[in-house]
Amino acid sequence: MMPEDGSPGLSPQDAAYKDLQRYTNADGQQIYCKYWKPTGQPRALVFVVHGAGEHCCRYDDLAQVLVGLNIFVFAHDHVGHGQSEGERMIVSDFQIYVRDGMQHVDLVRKVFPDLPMFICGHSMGGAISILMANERPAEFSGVILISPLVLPNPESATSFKVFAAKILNHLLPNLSLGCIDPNSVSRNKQEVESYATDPLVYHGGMKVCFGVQLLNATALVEKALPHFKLPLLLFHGTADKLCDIRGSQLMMDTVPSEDKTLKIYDKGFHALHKELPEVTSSVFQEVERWILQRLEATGAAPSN
Ligand SMILES: O=C1N[C@]2(CO1)C[C@H](C(=O)N1CCC(COc3ccc(F)cc3Cl)CC1)C2
Repeated sequence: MMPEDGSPGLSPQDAAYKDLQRYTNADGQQIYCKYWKPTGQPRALVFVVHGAGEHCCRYDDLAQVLVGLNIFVFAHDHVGHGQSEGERMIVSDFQIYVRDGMQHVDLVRKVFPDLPMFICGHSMGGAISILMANERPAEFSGVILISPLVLPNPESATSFKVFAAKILNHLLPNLSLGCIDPNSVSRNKQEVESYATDPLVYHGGMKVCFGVQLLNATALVEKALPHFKLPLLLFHGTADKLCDIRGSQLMMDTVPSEDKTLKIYDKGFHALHKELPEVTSSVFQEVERWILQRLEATGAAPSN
């Protein structure tokens, strides 16, 4: 029962929001936040943007690597995900994820007004990152995308299925399009197991209305690519069955950024940051090197 004074209530996991790090979005929903703070004075900021159905606590390993570089890492659970409020994996307009992302960026900017900020998005979080970077290019020093959603998977989005989804959205918006197969997330069996048993991950079917929002997102992203000028680091696996590698190739070929890198992992599945050890350690190493190079270039304080 919501308290009379309208103070924030309980998370989907029945934790009291007053005890959690959170902010209230423009629709009055509690958004769960997570911060990974370096011991010393931070030299840069990284905003991590998670993908569909998952949550920001899955980025602890990546965040620890960045904290090791004296970088302040921040993230939140998108509305309808993890410990944030909202119906599970449903959003009335994809732009809500972008709006809530910018609100969090503005909150952190108030604390660290002068630090360079990078954004790092995975999968659907990659689409959100591209749209945020295009909305406020001056805010970011660079964008890192791990298997971003740029083009829908050709099987799940044939032109007939796209047409059918748009019609179905008006008739049966809550019809399930099927679940994300945990085995398509990674070749690393421990990571597949941890995804499949994670209570904060949504394991239900993807609703037609959500699929339509994802299709809207890919259309917005494709329109944004010709205007994307920020430094870009892209990763994609050749065996990715959830987000088409051709989307990263299209981005690499289309964006006018002068500083753009695409690293392809042969036989890599979708979550390259949770893949076989040699893949994930390579991804973390590349992220580290890429950020440090760009911090030296901007003359940000050297790590001590
Ligand atoms: O570690 C991780 N990675 C995760 C899970 O856990 C994968 C998930 C994630 O964001 N996507 C994977 C699925 C994909 C489906 O795409 C569609 C489906 C129907 C449709 F009609 C149009 C589209 Cl575009 C969207 C992007 C995040």
